[in-house]
Amino acid sequence: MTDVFDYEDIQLIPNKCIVKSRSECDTSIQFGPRKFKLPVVPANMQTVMNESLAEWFAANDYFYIMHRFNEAGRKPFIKSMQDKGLFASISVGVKDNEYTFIEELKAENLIPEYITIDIAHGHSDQVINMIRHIKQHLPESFLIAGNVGTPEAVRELENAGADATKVGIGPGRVCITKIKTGFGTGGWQLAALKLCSKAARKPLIADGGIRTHGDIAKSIRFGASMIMVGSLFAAHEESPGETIEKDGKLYKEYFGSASEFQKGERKNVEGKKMFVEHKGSLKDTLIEIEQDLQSSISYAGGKDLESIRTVDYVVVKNSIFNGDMDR
Ligand SMILES: NC(=O)C1=CN([C@@H]2O[C@H](COP(=O)(O)OP(=O)(O)OC[C@H]3O[C@@H](n4cnc5c(N)ncnc54)[C@H](OP(=O)(O)O)[C@@H]3O)[C@@H](O)[C@H]2O)C=CC1
Ligand SMILES: Nc1nc2c(ncn2[C@@H]2O[C@H](COP(=O)(O)O)[C@@H](O)[C@H]2O)c(=O)[nH]1
Repeated sequence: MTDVFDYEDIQLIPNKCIVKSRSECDTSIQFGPRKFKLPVVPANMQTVMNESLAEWFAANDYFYIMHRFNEAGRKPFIKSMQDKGLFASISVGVKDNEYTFIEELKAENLIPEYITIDIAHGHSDQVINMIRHIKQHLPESFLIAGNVGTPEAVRELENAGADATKVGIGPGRVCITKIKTGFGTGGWQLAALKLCSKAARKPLIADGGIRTHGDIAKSIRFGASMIMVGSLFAAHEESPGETIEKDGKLYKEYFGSASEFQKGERKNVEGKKMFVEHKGSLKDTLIEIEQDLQSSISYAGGKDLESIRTVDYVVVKNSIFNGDMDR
């Protein structure tokens, strides 16, 4: 049995600062074939990402992953992004029609730079078969597979050909997997990431449970190359989703990809819907994340993200605050 802890249980220990200004600290990351300004990617969910945001993210050197819930829109999306000289990053599932979709992309020479296999339980033959199929037909695409929560799963998906794996089963803000099934990494996501990073030979994406900007630095410390963020990116001016007004305040909807709202039926529901207070401009949040991460790097005693990976830490069980207290 491993040590069990989560984001709120950990504090990173500062090292001597070597920069004169936090602006000297470089938050960029090479992820697959491209370099991005931040090691952070919005969740591939319908209330977090859409086509116009994808275009803005790509044009401004941020990583994005388009969701897979407008199946017919994916080919035109790839074409339109690439016609504009931007990278295409799409999601796929594992059902039979997705095999045909991959073959059609190859036949039509529509090669996305990034493909993400987006499944709740990624440690499965269905995902392994899809990894092999994609690698056979679109070997140039950088392939992310998930989600998983164990080192064995990371190893198997990497061995099948995944270029990166996504870690996180059930830690998400609108996730009810833990309650409905009793399984997952909810409540110990950071420890699960640490375990997975021992097995990983390729990049890991930490997915779910990020409640504060400091959690991004903690994810990097425990092995993530990229961090997927849902609720923190939802409910901005630019975010997709319905806006409502209540008691003079604006809120925007954020719902799970396995919620009844997404599925249109009450079958295998493992997600819920909530309204999140309107947060203003997403661009301002991205700038704040960059500044906070620059500050993290300076506390780590370095000039780039690598310096965070080796800092010491302490386990301060429940002594900061529980990020989910406002649920
Ligand atoms: N990260 C997380 O913690 C979670 C994320 N999600 C998100 O919700 C969306 C829907 O996910 P998902 O339901 O996987 O996608 P799909 O509904 O596309 O299911 C994918 C395939 O896997 C099968 N499947 C799904 N779950 C299991 C399981 N536990 N055991 C065996 N087979 C399974 C499905 O069949 P069948 O439906 O017939 O079982 C289907 O054939 C995705 O975007 C996913 O990322 C959902 C839950 C957890
Ligand atoms: N169990 C479920 N997990 C879901 C669902 N929809 C999305 N997700 C996962 O959550 C993260 C985002 O987490 P957050 O804490 O940053 O809000 C997302 O990337 C998915 O992995 C769902 O319906 N059920």
